[in-house]
Amino acid sequence: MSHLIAEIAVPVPMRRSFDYIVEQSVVEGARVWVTFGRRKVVGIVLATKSHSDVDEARLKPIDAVIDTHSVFDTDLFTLLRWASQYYQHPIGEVLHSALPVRLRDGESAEAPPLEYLRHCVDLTDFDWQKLKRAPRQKVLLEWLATGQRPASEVRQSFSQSCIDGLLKHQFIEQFEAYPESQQHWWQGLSVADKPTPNLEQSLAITALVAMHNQFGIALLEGITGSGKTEVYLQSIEPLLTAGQQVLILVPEIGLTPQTVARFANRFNVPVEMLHSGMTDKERLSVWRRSNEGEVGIVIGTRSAIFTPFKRLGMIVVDEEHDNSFKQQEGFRYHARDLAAIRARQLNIPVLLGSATPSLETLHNAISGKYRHLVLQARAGNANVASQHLLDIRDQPILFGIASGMVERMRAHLTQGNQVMVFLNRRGYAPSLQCHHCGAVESCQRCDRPYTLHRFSNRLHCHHCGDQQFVPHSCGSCHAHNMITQGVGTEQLEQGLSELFPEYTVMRIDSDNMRSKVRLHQTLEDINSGKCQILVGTQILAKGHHFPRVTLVVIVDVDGALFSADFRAAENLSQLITQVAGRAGRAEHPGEMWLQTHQPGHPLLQDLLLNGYGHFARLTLDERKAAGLPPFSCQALLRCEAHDQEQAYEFLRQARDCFASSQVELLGPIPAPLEKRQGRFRMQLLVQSPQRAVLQKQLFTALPSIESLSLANRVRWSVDVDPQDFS
Ligand SMILES: Nc1ncnc2c1ncn2[C@@H]1O[C@H](COP(=O)(O)OP(=O)(O)OP(=O)(O)O)[C@@H](O)[C@H]1O
Ligand SMILES: [Zn+2]
Repeated sequence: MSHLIAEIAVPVPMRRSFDYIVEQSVVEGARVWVTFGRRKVVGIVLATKSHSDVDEARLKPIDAVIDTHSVFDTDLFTLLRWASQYYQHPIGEVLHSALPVRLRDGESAEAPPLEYLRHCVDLTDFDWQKLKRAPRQKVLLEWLATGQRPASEVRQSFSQSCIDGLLKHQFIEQFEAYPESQQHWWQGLSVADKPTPNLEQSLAITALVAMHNQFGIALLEGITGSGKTEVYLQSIEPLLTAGQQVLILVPEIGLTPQTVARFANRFNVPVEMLHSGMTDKERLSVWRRSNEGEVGIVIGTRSAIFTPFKRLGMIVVDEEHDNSFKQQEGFRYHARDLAAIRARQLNIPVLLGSATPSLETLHNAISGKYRHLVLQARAGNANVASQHLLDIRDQPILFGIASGMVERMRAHLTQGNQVMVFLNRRGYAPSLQCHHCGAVESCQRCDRPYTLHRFSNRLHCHHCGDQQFVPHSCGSCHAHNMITQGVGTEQLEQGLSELFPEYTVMRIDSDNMRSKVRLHQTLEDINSGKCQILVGTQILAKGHHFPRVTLVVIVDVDGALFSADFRAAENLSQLITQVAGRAGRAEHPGEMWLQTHQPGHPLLQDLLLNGYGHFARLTLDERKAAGLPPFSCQALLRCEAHDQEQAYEFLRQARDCFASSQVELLGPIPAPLEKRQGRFRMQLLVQSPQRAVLQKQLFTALPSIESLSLANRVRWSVDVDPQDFS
C-alpha cells in the first residue's frame, strides 16, 4: 500500500530532511511530533509527496500534528529555506532557531484564553452590610460592577485573599475568554509634537516616503547626532497611519529603553521589544501579537528579523554596521542581509542607518545599488565635536591617563559638564606578572594571560570564561612579588576617583551592567547629572544620547592599529567615530581626545583630519586592489580539536574537496586565537570574486567534507560571509 509521505525538517545538525508517513492531513510549515532515533522531537513539514526514496516499510508515521496552519508566514518560510542554502546550515536547525523557544517545544501558536473576573450578584439589591468588615472587597466589587477585568490586572491592585473572599461567597466569578483583538490600532492614530526637520532631513524623509510600498534599499549615512532617528520616525508615519507594521532592528547592547520610549512617545500605537533579556513567555506573546497584526512597531535585536507580521510595511536597521547583527555560532546569519531578502519578497523598503556604514553597504550605495541619503550636519543647535590626537610618548601617565589630559578633564568638570573616558578593556589589569622571573599568569586552556578582576578578586580568562583565585606567589618561581601590567576599566574607575575626589565616577561595562534594569538606572543617573565622570567600554559607544558630555577621552587603542584582521581598521574607525560622537550633542560644544603612541599613524591621521566617510572610501579602494570583501565573497571553514595535527589534517582534506581552479583557497592556517578551552583551532578560507561560483563550490564540496572520516572526530563549521576571524 502506498502512503502519503511528508518531508520533515528535524532539529539536528544534518543537512537533509527526513521522510515520515502521513496518517492525518498536514500542511507545509506546520509543526508535528515525530520519533527521531529514540527521541520525540518537534519537526516541521517541508513538503508532502506520494513516494519516498526510502523503503516505505522502514518509515515511521508522524506521531501527532501540532498545527493546522503553517507557523511561518509564506515569505518567512521562503526566506528561511533560502537562508539554509545560502548559509549552508541544516534546515531543521534554521527553522527551529527562527521560532520562539516555547514553539520549538511544541506549545500552541495561538494565544490561550485569558482569565477574567466579573460580578455575579445584583448590586442594586445587594446588602452592603455583608462587606462592612471588608472594605477592600467592597471596593473590588464596586469596580467589577463597572465591567469585567482580566484577573492579572485585578491582582495588581488587590490581594489574592481579597479576591478569594468574594469568590467564596459567589459575589464574583472567574471565567476564561479571548481578549478583544487590538487589530485596528491605527484607527485614531495620533502623533505627538515633532521637531521641524532640517533641509537634509526633509530630503531624506521625502525620498523614503516615495519608496513606500515597493522594494528598495536606502542607506541613511548621517553623522552622529544628525537626527537619523527623527528621519526614521517621520518616514514611518504614513505607513503606520495606513495600518502597516514596522520592524526596527537595533544592535544588541544599543537597545535602550531610551530608543523604545522615543517611538512610543511619538505614536500611540502598540510598540513591543524583542531582546535576549526577555523570558520565553514574553517573547512568545510578542510573536503572537505581531503575527495577528496587533503590534504597530517591533523593536528588536538580531533574531527579531524572524518575527512574523501580518502587514509589514518597512524594515529599519539602525547602526547597520554593528557586528552584533551577525550570529557567530550555529546558524550564522546576518540579520541586515536577511532584512534585504525579506523586504524583496514582501515588496517593501529597507532603511539602513549609520554614521559609520559598513564598507559592504557603502559600496552598494556608491555603486548606485542602494539609494544613498546623507545627513552632514548635526540636528538642532549642536555642532560636531572637534577631534584631536594626544601624543603621549614620554609623557607621565597615571592610571592610563596622561597628565595633560587630567588638566583638560578638570577644565570641563569645573564648568559643570560631564566627561566620558573610554577604554575597551574590562577588569582591573590585563595581566598579572611575576616581578622576579617575568612569568605571566596564563590560562592553560587558551594560552593567553588572565585578566585580573579586583571586584570579584579573581583571575578571569576572557576567552573561555575560566576563573581562578589570585595567587600570592608566582606559579613558576614561587617568589612573592606579583605586579599588574596595564590598565582596565576597574583600575581606571578607581584611579579617576582618586584624581577627582570631588566628583562621582561611574563605570559601565558588561561586568557591572548585566541586567537591563541596572543599565537603564545608570543611564538615568548619568542624564540627571548624578555622576560627572563615566568610564566604560564599547557599551558607551552605542547610540546613547548624553546631552551633558562635552569631553570624550579615548585612553588606548594602539593595539588595534596593528591587527592582522583586514576588517580591523574599519572596526576601529567605526568605534572611534561612534565614541567621539557622544561628545557635544546638545548646546555645549564638545571635543574628543585620543591618547596614542602612534600620532603619525596614517589611519588616525586620515580619520581625524578627514572623517570616517573619507577614510571608508579610501579603504574601499584598498579592498578593491587586494580583492577583499566587498569585492570578493568568502566562506570560512573552522575546525577545533584537542589534537592540533587532526584539526590541520581535516582541513587539508577539506581543501581537496574544492576545485582549486574555481576558488581561491587560503590555509589551513592556525586561527589568531590558536587555542581555546584546550582545543587547537585552524581555519581554511574559501574565496571567489563571484558569489555564484563560491555557492556552487560549497554545494559540491560540503557533502564530501561531511563524509570524511575525520568529520565526526573534530568540531567543524562553515561560516558564509564571516565577520570574525579570531
Ligand atoms: N530637526 C530637528 N530639530 C531639532 N532637534 C532635532 C531635530 N532632529 C533631531 N533632533 C534632536 O537631536 C538629537 C539627536 O538626534 P538623533 O538621536 O535622532 O540622532 P542620531 O543621528 O540618531 O544619533 P546617533 O546616531 O548619534 O545616535 C535628539 O535629541 C533629537 O531629538
Ligand atoms: Zn581560557
